[in-house]
Amino acid sequence: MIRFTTAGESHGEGLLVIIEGIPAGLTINSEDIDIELARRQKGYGRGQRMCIETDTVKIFSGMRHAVSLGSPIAMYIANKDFKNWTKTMSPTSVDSEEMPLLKPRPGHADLPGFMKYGVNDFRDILERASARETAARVAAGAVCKALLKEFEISIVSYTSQIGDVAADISSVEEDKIWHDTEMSYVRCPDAKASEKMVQLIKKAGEKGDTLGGKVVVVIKNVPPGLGSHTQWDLKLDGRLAQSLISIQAVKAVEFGAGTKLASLFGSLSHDEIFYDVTRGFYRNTNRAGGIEGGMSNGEPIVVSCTMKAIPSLANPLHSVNLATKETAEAEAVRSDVCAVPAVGVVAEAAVVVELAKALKEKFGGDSLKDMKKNVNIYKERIKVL
Ligand SMILES: Cc1cc2nc3c(=O)[nH]c(=O)nc-3n(C[C@H](O)[C@H](O)[C@H](O)COP(=O)(O)O)c2cc1C
Ligand SMILES: C=C(O[C@@H]1CC(C(=O)O)=C[C@@H](OP(=O)(O)O)[C@H]1O)C(=O)O
Repeated sequence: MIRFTTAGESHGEGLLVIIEGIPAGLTINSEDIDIELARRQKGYGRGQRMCIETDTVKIFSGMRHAVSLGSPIAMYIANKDFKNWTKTMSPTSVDSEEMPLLKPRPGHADLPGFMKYGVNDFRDILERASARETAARVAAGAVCKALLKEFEISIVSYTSQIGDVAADISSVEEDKIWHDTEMSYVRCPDAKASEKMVQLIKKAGEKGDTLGGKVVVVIKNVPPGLGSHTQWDLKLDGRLAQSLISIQAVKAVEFGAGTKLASLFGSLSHDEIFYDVTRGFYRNTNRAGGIEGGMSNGEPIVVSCTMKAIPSLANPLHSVNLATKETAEAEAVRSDVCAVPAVGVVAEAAVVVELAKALKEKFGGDSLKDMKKNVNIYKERIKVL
């Protein structure tokens, strides 16, 4: 089974990720992982921290000469900012003169974590709750991307909304969406909307406020039959939703037409089925977003994620001092104004890990060669259906 786990605090020494179950024989270039890490750091609206970090990966197990061995792949991403936090974040020294954080930010993990763990300083909570951890997820995702590429499965994401500015991608050439580098620095392929998004983020920052929005992830060439209808926790949509909604600040996940389906008649909700000798089964619409009955149906998987506005506001919200119980303004800490463009990259990682997992479940194989053989046999079988 493909699975991964991460470790590391936001201002600690660095992040660790171990991914298991990647078949042997897969070429993985660490430069490709670094490209993904750099993509996650970009985007208008990010705070000062992104000027400090230049994320790069150090692979220290599971590979030999840039090829996977089938054993756990362990990776490390250093926190450059650690040098500014050595005392505060020392894992061993008890010598700290830091003032405890006691004025919880509504929307962050501060208050529930403070109550749950009985800590005296909610830094003990925020350090791990922080979305710094998503760098580790992106590294794991980059490994799975390399695997999916072997099966010609491709993935892209873009920003579809920031605040009340929504993109209109109906007039954007498909190529532009698939060439991430051509997107603006809010990672939105609609040039007009991008400009408005930038202005909105700028305005929010000036007011000490923050913003959220929406990203869309599209995955092409997924073989039909990944995931299963037979058990609740095997359903592909459920599995993707769990991995996406676990991304910090993601509050909703929609497949295909998503929440719009609530208001549509059945005649306009589903994707009618056609058959052609060369194409096989196909659809002219994709309201289901490529998943029916918890299984991929061969159409592109289209999933969108809604991110709430960042909880740390420079113009802080009402809160309570946890020590005195007196009214207080929430802690105003260094923060992003908007991180929606980054969430697109993190969401890609979440999706590819889950798809790689489902692909390996269906086709097995300890080595890439065996897996490819099995995929080819399956593809031949469904071709003659
Ligand atoms: C890429 C990314 C960057 C983020 N940056 C910040 C930030 O700078 N400040 C902040 O308060 N929250 C930030 N968040 C959101 C918090 O991590 C998140 O709201 C918090 O962990 C609580 O989790 P929840 O919103 O899922 O309930 C960021 C989230 C992501 C995905
Ligand atoms: C470090 C990252 O994001 C961080 C996520 C985050 C939060 O509360 O989630 C708070 C900010 O951290 P800091 O307080 O150090 O500025 C972001 O910069 C990153 O994405 O690599």
